[in-house]
Amino acid sequence: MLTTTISRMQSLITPTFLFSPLSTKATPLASNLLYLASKSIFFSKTQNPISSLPLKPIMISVKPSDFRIQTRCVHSKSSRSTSSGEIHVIVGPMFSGKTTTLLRRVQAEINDGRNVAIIKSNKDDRYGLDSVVTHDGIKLPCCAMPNLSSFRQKFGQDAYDQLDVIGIDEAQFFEDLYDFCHDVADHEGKTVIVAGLDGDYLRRSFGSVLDIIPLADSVTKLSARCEICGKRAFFTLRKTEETQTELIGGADVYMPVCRQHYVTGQVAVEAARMLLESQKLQCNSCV
Ligand SMILES: Nc1ncnc2c1ncn2[C@@H]1O[C@H](COP(=O)(O)OP(=O)(O)O)[C@@H](O)[C@H]1O
Ligand SMILES: Cc1cn([C@H]2C[C@H](O)[C@@H](COP(=O)(O)O)O2)c(=O)[nH]c1=O
Ligand SMILES: [Zn+2]
Repeated sequence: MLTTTISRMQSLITPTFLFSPLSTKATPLASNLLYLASKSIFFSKTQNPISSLPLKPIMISVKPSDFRIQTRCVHSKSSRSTSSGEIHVIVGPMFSGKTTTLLRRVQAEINDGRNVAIIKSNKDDRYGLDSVVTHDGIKLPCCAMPNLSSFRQKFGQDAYDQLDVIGIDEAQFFEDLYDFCHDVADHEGKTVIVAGLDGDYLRRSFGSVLDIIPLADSVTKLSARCEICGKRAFFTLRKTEETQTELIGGADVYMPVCRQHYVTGQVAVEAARMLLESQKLQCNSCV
């Protein structure tokens, strides 16, 4: 069942799903497909519930000559004009299911007939830039952006105006998160669903994620399983000696841990780091 779901989800970003129901044939240009995958991320209501994804990007029409796109949502029950915006924040350590939860909520919005787009930071290129991917391999098309303020222009004003819901993954990497959420929810009446790390590997506030909590309608803090003892894990331990705040990586670099194993783990990593440093110093003095 899971394998079927994942393989169905994976087929989402293959060219077959990027063919336009409005045009009689698909564009043969790979560049068009890439453009579509990263630029025109509308989803329609699907017949299937979340348990049997996929979501289906719809109504994308490409003119290969000028790369312009038209988007239309047949199922749209847009409520932008009648309702105010909302902000929902999903936080937790790595591997706690933030992206999974974001995709589930996006699916629920689609089932409700709303137009949705997903944005992620282009800093996280682990799985390519045209999809949001969970640690379980479930993925959906997205726009990868250096910042949020340029999303409207990249997406296209007309398409942007039709959006009811914007999902943001890896929110800790967006410096303009606060202003974007503020504008979109307060002034444009859209719903923003934000997923990101509340803390970095040293448990310091990460980016602007905590700053938007006073703006939020709801905040969900998720936990993972401690990789050492299996208890609930609220923290992310970095297993390597690198000290920069931003360091893209997965299970090769990070592990979710409980409080006890965060503390003991940090001591071990710090000891290893000091040992490495002293060995480097010895090496340098030999030369
Ligand atoms: N140490 C781990 N390494 C790889 N995958 C993990 C690990 N721990 C949990 N997972 C899987 O990752 C899933 C959560 O993935 P995801 O939604 O991408 O989390 P997040 O966005 O919070 O990092 C869990 O349901 C679990 O199956
Ligand atoms: C703790 C921590 C994480 N990161 C990076 C590592 C990953 O690329 C992302 C988090 O991904 P996920 O969807 O939450 O699994 O952030 C970092 O740069 N610095 C850190 O301290
Ligand atoms: Zn533990």
